[in-house]
Amino acid sequence: MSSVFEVRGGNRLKGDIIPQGAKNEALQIISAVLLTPEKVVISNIPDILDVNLLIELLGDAGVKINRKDRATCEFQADNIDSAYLESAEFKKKSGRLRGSVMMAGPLLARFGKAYIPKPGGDKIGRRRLDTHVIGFEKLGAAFAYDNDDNYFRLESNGGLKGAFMLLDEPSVTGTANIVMAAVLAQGTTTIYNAACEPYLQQLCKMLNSMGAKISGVGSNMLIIEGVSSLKGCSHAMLPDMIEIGSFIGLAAMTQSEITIRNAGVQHLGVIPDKFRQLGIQLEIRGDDIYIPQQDSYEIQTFIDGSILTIYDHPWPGFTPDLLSIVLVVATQAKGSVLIHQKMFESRLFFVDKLIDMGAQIILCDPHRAAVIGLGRQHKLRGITMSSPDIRAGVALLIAALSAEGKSTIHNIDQIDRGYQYIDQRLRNLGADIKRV
Ligand SMILES: CC(=O)N[C@H]1[C@@H](OP(=O)(O)OP(=O)(O)OC[C@H]2O[C@@H](n3ccc(=O)[nH]c3=O)[C@H](O)[C@@H]2O)O[C@H](CO)[C@@H](O)[C@@H]1O
Ligand SMILES: C=C(OP(=O)(O)O)C(=O)O
Repeated sequence: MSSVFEVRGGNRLKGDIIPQGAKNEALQIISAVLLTPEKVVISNIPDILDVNLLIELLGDAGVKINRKDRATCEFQADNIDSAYLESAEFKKKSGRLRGSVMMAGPLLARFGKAYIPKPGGDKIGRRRLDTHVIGFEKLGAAFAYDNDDNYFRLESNGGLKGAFMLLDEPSVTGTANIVMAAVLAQGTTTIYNAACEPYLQQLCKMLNSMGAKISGVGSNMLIIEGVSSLKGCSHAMLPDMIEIGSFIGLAAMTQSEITIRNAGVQHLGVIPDKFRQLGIQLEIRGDDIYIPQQDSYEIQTFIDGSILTIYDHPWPGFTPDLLSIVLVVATQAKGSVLIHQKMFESRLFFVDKLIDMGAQIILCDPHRAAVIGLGRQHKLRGITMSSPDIRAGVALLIAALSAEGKSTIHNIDQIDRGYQYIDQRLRNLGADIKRV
């Protein structure tokens, strides 16, 4: 696959789009197949780089993979090759995505040892693993850290034992990892300050269907009674809420009429309301989201008339993964908004490209950007740019689709990491985009 998109902006798009299965759910669910020697069938799998790489890693580690079609796969982890998990190849490959870190919880629970190479994923600031490792330690695992290689070695000689833990922060992948270790520990584990994203809710639902005993699902206190083994199951992924938010932003920015089909609307939390705060009209029709064609949209103020701030917060707050999209959409709104990215310190630097395109943005510091909407007084102009991370990449793609003239976007592997067949699906809506 080539790694450049060429986009000619200005087309109004029209039609229906179906969201892919959720990337960040898939990375948890696919790691969980390591918890049982029985068959697990997973459906609505997104066909994206990160997920395909995780499936490949599991296959390399000895999991039998039977990919029935691109969206459905049967896994059976009945013969794991533990030597591979210590190999240089595993370290290298798993370092290419963040999700690989979640193989550790299941491996530790089932085989008493695990290795966590420095995980990959977006370079959007420091991304520590303390929550994961301290959680495993509380369950009775010992860890050693190889400073040269950035490598954690975990061992639980006497088996894992349930414990109470108050997490330092509600880490999404950290909570998933600890839950997957605790389901097979002896006794009861209580995880307080747990992350509770729909991804986690889905993981717990899947684990319970495998015979785990998890209560408190959807809250920040999970209580897990350990069991001695888990059985196989079938699980279907939810629609990807980050893709859905990206499509809402795309419709508004390009003045397009789009229906997002089967959006899983009861799992979207505050996402629709955040876009409404930007003045975007959207209608929930059953499980679809209809976005009418809008010539303009006006950012709301707070009740006292002060400038709106949109910031990220652990679920059920607004996900940090949609702040770049909200930011780009605000550049063509009427009014102003302060975007405050609290969690990551390097996720807003892409705004320099939007400024080059003609947007009015003041980057106040690495965490905050003030956007003064152009109100469609003039269009953004196409430029050549490079995608720094997955969500900034899509934000730039949305900007390019709304801009005057041609844009070239390099490093689109960053987009392919999380958005399935994005060029083809956007072309179906009438976008002028090609891979060159
Ligand atoms: C593969 C995957 O699922 N990746 C997601 C996951 O990453 P991941 O699980 O790696 O992210 P974490 O939830 O651990 O934390 C993300 C960052 O936010 C900081 N932090 C976290 C919680 C908190 O209350 N305060 C705080 O500042 C952490 O220090 C870290 O820098 O969750 C992130 C936060 O939703 C998302 O951006 C990623 O897309
Ligand atoms: C930051 C993200 O992904 P990852 O954690 O895989 O880098 C994301 O999905 O927005």
